[in-house]
Amino acid sequence: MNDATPDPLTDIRREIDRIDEAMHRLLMERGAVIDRLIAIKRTSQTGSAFRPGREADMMRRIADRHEGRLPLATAEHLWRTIIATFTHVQAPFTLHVEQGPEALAMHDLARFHVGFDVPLEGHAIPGRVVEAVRASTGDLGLVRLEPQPAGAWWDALGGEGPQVMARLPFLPAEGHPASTPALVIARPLGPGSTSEVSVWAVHDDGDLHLGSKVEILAGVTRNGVRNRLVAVPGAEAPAPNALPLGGYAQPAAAR
Ligand SMILES: O=C(O)C(=O)C[C@]1(C(=O)O)C=C[C@@H](O)C=C1
Repeated sequence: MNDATPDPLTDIRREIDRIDEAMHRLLMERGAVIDRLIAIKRTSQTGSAFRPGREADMMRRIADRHEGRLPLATAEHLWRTIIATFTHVQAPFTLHVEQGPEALAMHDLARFHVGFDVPLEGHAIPGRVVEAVRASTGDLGLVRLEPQPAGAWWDALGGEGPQVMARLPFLPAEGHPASTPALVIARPLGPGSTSEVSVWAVHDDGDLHLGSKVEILAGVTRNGVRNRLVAVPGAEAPAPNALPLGGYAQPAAAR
């Protein structure tokens, strides 16, 4: 090939460089916009910049427009990393991760969602995650959704303390690289943080029938008392004695 012959590979690489530069410049521009957001959001009031409802809208839009060769999970991971990094830029936080029997999968789940700028702290049991979030100003927690755990860790949620804020995976798909079911917990995030699905603790002696819309996330029975962590669309209590423990945006249907 002499100098006059166009080289298609060079042309394509030039195109890739143009796209990479545009993406990098846009990310830097995003950083400048976040600087303006910090000034108006007053995150210092709650200690956390995390807004799970907003993130759910953003992830849904990514999933809706996604097409082509790039796997959706890669786009999801890139944006989760961008969003978590900018959350951390606004107000530094640690992600407390339950690392019991599925420690490696939980570590993957955490890194998939927050990248590497957010520090992780591992805890052997879910109760320790809840304690660590309670003792912090704006830390988040990640607890694996085990249907029959050793103890009712959710008893420590609710009130002014940590609550359920998000459910993972949010964009489930066959072969997804971070598909361990888990709940994200945080201390209350202030007004305006409504959720599509509410989460409750329901105690009964074994014969309470919950409606068909109620999903049992986990349950423990001790001394004849059944203690179930349940989720229900909307905000209405699933049973008269149900205790509110937060809520989350409805994850997408599996692709
Ligand atoms: O929209 C906000 O409130 C933001 O703080 C911005 C942003 C983002 O980077 O897009 C970061 C954190 C929130 O969880 C949601 C979104």
